[in-house]
Amino acid sequence: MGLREDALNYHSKGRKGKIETGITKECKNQKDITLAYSPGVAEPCKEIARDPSLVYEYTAKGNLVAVVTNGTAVLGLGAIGPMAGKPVMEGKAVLFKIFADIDCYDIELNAKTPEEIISACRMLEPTFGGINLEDIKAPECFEVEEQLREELDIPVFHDDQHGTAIVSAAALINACEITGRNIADVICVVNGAGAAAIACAQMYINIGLKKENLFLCDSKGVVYKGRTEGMNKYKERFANETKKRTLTEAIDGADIFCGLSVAGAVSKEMVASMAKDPIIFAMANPDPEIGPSDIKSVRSDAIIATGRSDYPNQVNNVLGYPYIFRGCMDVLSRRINEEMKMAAVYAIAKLAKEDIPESVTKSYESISGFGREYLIPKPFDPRLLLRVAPAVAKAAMDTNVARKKIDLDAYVDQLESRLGVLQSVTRKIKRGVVVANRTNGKKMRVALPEGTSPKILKAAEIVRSEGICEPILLGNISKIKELIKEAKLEKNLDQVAIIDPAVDKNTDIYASMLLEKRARKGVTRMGAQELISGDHHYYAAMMVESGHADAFCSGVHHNYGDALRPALQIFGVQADKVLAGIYMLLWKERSIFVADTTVNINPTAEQLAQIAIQTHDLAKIYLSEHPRVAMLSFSNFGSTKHPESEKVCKATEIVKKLRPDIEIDGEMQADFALSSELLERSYGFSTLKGPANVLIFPDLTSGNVAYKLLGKLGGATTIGPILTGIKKPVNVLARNCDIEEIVNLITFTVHRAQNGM
Ligand SMILES: NC(=O)C1=CN([C@@H]2O[C@H](COP(=O)(O)OP(=O)(O)OC[C@H]3O[C@@H](n4cnc5c(N)ncnc54)[C@H](OP(=O)(O)O)[C@@H]3O)[C@@H](O)[C@H]2O)C=CC1
Ligand SMILES: CC(=O)C(=O)O
Ligand SMILES: [Mg+2]
Repeated sequence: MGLREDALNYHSKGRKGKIETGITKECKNQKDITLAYSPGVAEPCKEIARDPSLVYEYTAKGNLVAVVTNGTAVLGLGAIGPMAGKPVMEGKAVLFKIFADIDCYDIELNAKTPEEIISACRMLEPTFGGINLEDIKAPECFEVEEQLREELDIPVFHDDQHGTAIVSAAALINACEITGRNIADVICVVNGAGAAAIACAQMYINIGLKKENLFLCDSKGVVYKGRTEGMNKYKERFANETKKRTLTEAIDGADIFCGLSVAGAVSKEMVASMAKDPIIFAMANPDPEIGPSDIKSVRSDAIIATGRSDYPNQVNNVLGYPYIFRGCMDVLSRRINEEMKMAAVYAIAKLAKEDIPESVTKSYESISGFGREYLIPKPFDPRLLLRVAPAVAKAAMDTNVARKKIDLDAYVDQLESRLGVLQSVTRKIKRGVVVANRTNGKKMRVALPEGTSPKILKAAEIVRSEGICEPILLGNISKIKELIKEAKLEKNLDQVAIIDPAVDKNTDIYASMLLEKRARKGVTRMGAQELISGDHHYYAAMMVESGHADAFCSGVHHNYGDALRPALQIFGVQADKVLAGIYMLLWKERSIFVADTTVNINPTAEQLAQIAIQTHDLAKIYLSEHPRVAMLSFSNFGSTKHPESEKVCKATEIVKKLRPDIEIDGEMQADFALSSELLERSYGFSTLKGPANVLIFPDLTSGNVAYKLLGKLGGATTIGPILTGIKKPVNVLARNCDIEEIVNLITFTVHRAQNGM
C-alpha cells in the first residue's frame, strides 16, 4: 500500500479518528459517583467560586490545551476549512500527549473573521490552561494572537508562527556553526510572508541576522520598500531598500534559504545560484519548496532541512510546542514571552550537540551525530522534554510571568516520571550513586568481563563519563583499544583500566585462590589456570573476591547460568540468607517487588521467610513508599487447610518473630493483598495497613508465571532479576539487552555495592 492508502486506513481503522478522552479517578460504585458528581462535586465548585485559582487544584484545566483553528492555512494545503483541518488538529493533540503528557481538545471553528476566533477563545478561557492557535492564515493570525495574548490570563501561542521560528532558529544556529558562518554576516532569503515566515524572519533577527541582509518574498516576489501590492503592516516591517524584485534575484548568492510557502516554489537553477555551502530549509508541508534529491543534483555542498520525517533534518514545530507548553503549564505561566522562546531555541540547539542515546538511535533507520544531517534532535528524543520544558519554566519564573515557583531539579525528576517509571527510577538511583561517589571521594570499580563487546564499551563510556563508576574492561588489550578508537570513545575511555586475563600478572594468584576454593569440587591446578585465564567471569569474580574490583556485571553475550556460575562458586551465598531472584515491576501509578522468580522451586517456610525479609530490605531502598509485604497463597488466613497454605502461614510467623519492624501478613490471596478495602472488610485484624507492594510467592512456579504475565499482559515494566543473598555484588544481564539496560544494571549494581547489599 502507498502512503495515501496507509494514511486513510490509519485514520479510519477501529475507533474513528485519533483521540478519545480518559478518566483519572476511580468511578466504579455509588460512593465514587457521590464524590465525582452530585452531591460531592459541589464542594470543589464552591471552593473555586470562593478562590478561582483553585481551579488548577480541583480540575484538569492546568494540563489542558485547546488546539484552535479556523482551517484557513492547513499545512501547505491552504484554506481547506475547519472540518478538513480536523485530522491535523487531532494529530497535534496526539503529539501533545505522547511527547509531553498534555491533554488536548481540538477545536475547529466555523469562524471567518479574527473577531470571531478571538470571541470563541475568550469564551473558552475558563476551560483551558493554554491555547495553541493552529493553521490560521496570515495576516489574520497576527491580530488574533496579539489580541488574545493581551486579554487572556493563560498562555496563547500560535504554533505556526513561534513553534516554527523556535525550531528553525535552533537549526539555523547549528547550520551556521557547521559551515563556519557568523549569523551577523549572512544573507538570508525567507520565502513566504505568512504566519510562519514572518515569525521566523523576526526570530532570525533576534538571534543576530541583520535586517538589511534578510529578503522576504511572497507570491508576488520580493517584499521591498515602496511596494503596495499584496502588502500588510507585518510584511512592511521587513521591506528592504533593494532593487531585487523576484525570488530568483533574491536567492542569487544568498547563504540561506528558508521556505515557508508552497511546494515547488524553488527551482534547481535558483539553488545552483546560491553561495558556497548553502543552507536550504525547504519547510512547506507536506511537500517542500524543492525536494532534497533535486537540491543534491545541483549542489553537493548544501545543508538541507525539510518539514518531513522521511528526510534527515526534519524542521518541524513538534520539537517545540509540546515542551514549551509543558514548561508553561508546570509553573502556571500567564503567557509565553520572548525570553521563554529564546530559552527554547538555545535548549534545542544545545541538545543537538550531545551524544545521542541508544533509545533514540534505535527508533531511526540511520542517524548520525551532530553535523550536516543532524542539525537538531529527532522528534522521538525523550531528552527534549527534560531540556526544553525546564528551560522554558525557568525563563517564565525569571521574567515573573509564572504563578508558581518550582525547584528545577525536582522538576526534572517529575518530567522523567512522565516519560515513564523506568526512567524515573533509574535516574534517582543514578543520582544517588553519583552523590555517594562524591561523598566517598572514590568511585566503585566494576569489572566487565565482556570487554570486547561494542555494547559493553559504549556502556562503559557512559558510566565513566557520568561519574557512576570506574569500569575495568577484561579482554585482549590491543583489540579493546582498537575498538575504542573505532567507536570514537577515546575521550571518555582515556586511561580506562584494561586487563587481559590471558597474560595478567594476577592470573596465577587468582588461579591458586580458585584451586583452594574448588580443589575438592573437581578443579585441578591446570583447570583452575585455564578457568581464570580463559573464562573472564572467573577472573572478574576473583578480582572482586580479592578486592581488586568492587562488583561485576556480565551476560550480554553469555547464557545466564554461565555468567552466574563462577560468582556462585567463588562468592557463595551469605550466611543465613537465601539466594533469590527479585523483580521490580513498575507501572505509572504503582511499583511492586515480587520474589522469588528465578531460583527456589519449592522453598521451605524458613527459606520463604528469608526471601520475604531480603525482598523487603531491597524494596525499602528502592520504593518511594513504606514496604508492605504480603505472603501470597490460594488461601486467606486459614480459609483452606493445606500443607501449602500452612507453609506460607508459618513463614509469615517466622518473619514477624525475626523482624518485628516489617509490616507483613499472610497467608492471603493476591486480590486481598492489593486492596486494603477488601482486606479491611473481611479481615480487619490484618496487620497489613495498606495495599501490599512486596509480594512473596509460595513457590517458583507461581512467582515466575506471575511476573511474566504482569509484564506481558499487565503492562508492567520489569527490572531484574536482581540477585539477592549472594556474598558480593554481581548482576547478570539479560542476553542481548541494549546499552541503556546495561548502563542501568551497572548503576544498580554499584548502588547495591555502595549500600553493602
Ligand atoms: N515545517 C514546519 O514546522 C512548518 C511548516 N509550515 C509550512 O509553511 C507554509 C506556510 O504556512 P503558514 O505560514 O501557516 O501559511 P500562511 O497562509 O499564513 O502563509 C502562506 C504564505 O505563503 C506565501 N506564498 C504562497 N505561494 C507562494 C509562492 N509561490 N512563492 C512565495 N510565497 C508564496 C503566501 O504569499 P502571499 O502573502 O502573497 O499570499 C503567504 O505569505 C505551509 O506550507 C506550512 O505547511 C508552517 C508551519 C510549520
Ligand atoms: C507543521 C505545521 O504546523 C504546519 O505545517 O502547518
Ligand atoms: Mg501548522
